Amino acid sequence: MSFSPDIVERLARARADLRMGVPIVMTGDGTALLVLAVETLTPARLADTRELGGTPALVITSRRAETLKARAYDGDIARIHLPHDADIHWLNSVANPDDDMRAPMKGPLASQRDGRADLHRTAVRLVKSARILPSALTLPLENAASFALEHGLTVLPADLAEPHLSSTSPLHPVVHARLPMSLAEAGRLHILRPEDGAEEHYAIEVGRPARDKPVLTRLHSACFTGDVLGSLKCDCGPQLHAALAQMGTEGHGILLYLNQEGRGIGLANKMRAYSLQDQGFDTVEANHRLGFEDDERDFRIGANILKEMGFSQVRLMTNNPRKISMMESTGLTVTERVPLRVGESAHNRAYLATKAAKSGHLL
Ligand SMILES: Nc1nc2c(ncn2[C@@H]2O[C@H](COP(=O)(O)OP(=O)(O)OP(=O)(O)O)[C@@H](O)[C@H]2O)c(=O)[nH]1
Ligand SMILES: [Zn+2]
Repeated sequence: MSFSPDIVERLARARADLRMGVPIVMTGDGTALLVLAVETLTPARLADTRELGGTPALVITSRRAETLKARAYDGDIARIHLPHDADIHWLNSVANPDDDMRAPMKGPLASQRDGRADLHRTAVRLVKSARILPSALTLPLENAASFALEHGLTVLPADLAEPHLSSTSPLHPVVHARLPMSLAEAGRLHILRPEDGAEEHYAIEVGRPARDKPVLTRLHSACFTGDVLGSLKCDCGPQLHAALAQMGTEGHGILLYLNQEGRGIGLANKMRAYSLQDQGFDTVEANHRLGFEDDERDFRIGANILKEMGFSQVRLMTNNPRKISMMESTGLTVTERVPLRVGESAHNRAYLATKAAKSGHLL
């Protein structure tokens, strides 16, 4: 029978559960963990987790641990013993840098290494992939299968889930239709849907570019604040419009609008980063304080869409050398880099300087 969800579908469920605050059960290495996302944890669920007995561990990324000066590293994660008197506010203050400046000390953060590092690592990676704060409360479980059944919880075998956390889900065309735009009248919008239940991505085809020639291409990452609201803090809106305008003038092009808001951390986390930037941290420092890497985007998505549409050579509109190297590593040929320097303002001068200094952008 094909009714049961497969591992990719279970992963999608697990992400949705964690975003809502519902715990999941993760199995592996002959053991099992109850996993709760700190951002969506409620006092009732924290109390019930304690009631189960055993030793809960708070798992954060090593980026967040560096900020907290918590010496509890195991490679890219850190595991912290949950103090007996720790309440929901304490857990939040470890996960969320919001009040780091006001209250930098969270008390002594004791390490808790109990041999489940691989499961803990998968747990925090899963929470991160749900675009919430990358921090998980975990508790070893006995009789995990019956516990999950009793409480209706999603069970996720970590070893099966792990490869899907680092791979790109196949995308399939859903529909396309004509869309005349002020900057590029001969437009057509294609919707692409991934198999893993994550966000859809869009391809805007201008004209009918030849599939056997280099196509003028823009890989644009969603920026609600810049693209829609005209934010002056970044250069995204002007880049989007300049790319479409050039495609309109040349008569052909492909603009991929990838729903990777905030370099892949989601809009809520990007706003947390903006709040930290108002405290004086730059883009990269703000991401690290939240527990993220500099850039969490997966550019392979863009390459896959281009191949799916039949292209193999691109003239890429970007200032980001990582986009070029990624395209080439997936077998697409970048015949030319078309610089896209627009939208500099007094508000984004520091942002652009950080892009050049820390992210290697060619500005
Ligand atoms: N995390 C985070 N993301 C940001 C910030 N400002 C803009 N973004 C996001 O950054 C993405 C755009 O990336 P950029 O680094 O501006 O440019 P790029 O795509 O790497 O390079 P170009 O092709 O040259 O534009 C969008 O998803 C924005 O939402 C910020 O301060 N923090
Ligand atoms: Zn932006």
